[in-house]
Amino acid sequence: MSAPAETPAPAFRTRGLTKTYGEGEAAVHALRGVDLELPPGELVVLLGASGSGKSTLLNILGGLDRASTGTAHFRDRELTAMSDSELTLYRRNHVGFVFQFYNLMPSLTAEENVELVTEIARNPMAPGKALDLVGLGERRHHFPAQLSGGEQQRVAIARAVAKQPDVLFCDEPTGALDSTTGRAVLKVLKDVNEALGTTVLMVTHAANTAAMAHRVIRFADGSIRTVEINETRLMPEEIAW
Ligand SMILES: Nc1ncnc2c1ncn2[C@@H]1O[C@H](COP(=O)(O)OP(=O)(O)OP(=O)(O)O)[C@@H](O)[C@H]1O
Repeated sequence: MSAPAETPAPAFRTRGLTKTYGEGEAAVHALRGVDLELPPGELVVLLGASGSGKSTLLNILGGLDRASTGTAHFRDRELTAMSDSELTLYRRNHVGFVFQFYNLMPSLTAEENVELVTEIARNPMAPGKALDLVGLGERRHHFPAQLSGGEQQRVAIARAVAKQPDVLFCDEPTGALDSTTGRAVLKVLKDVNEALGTTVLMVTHAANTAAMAHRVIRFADGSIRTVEINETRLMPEEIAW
């Protein structure tokens, strides 16, 4: 007899999550009560108009910002109850970030940029292996100025992935890239999700990107409007731009 299928514990769970910036008449309600459950190992795309709260949610789940009210858990650990030093350890040990702008050190090679992270990580992969994973193993000795925008973003992804995080948070990772280069970066994110089982949460304005996700969350005005699960997914190279 086969064992009953178990529902995996969620990677993230939020209840009534709010975030207000400022006070009184100047208050901005960036999140207005977000209830969310995300299983581990998925590639999730967050869509929504500018200012709808996507980055705010990403930053709270990534331990970069704090909620105003409500709870957020990573696995069984409550992020919203952590001290600053606990959040620092959470970010260091569990989380990788990729932003629109690559934030590479211009005076360091691709490999040295990745090493900056692996030197302080708990369970890093070799920097060369991380660069191989993003297809840049042969360019490891190049400086950022000698790489295209898409290649620099792939170095940034290698840097985020090299510490073998459980979760990769990506905020507009293709925002500064042309369509061909953007697709190549999306393919790298999909490869990371599949090869390493890393949960990937990606905020984007590129709505077509939703077709490659397992799950698509649409935001409006600080709340989740819809959550869809894709029965079939497109390959990044099939995505219209
Ligand atoms: N540090 C801050 N101080 C004050 N207001 C902020 C701050 N960060 C975000 N906001 C406001 O909170 C709201 C939500 O912002 P957020 O960046 O989460 O939206 P977004 O959906 O990610 O937008 P975009 O797609 O433009 O990045 C916006 O009105 C924004 O101006």
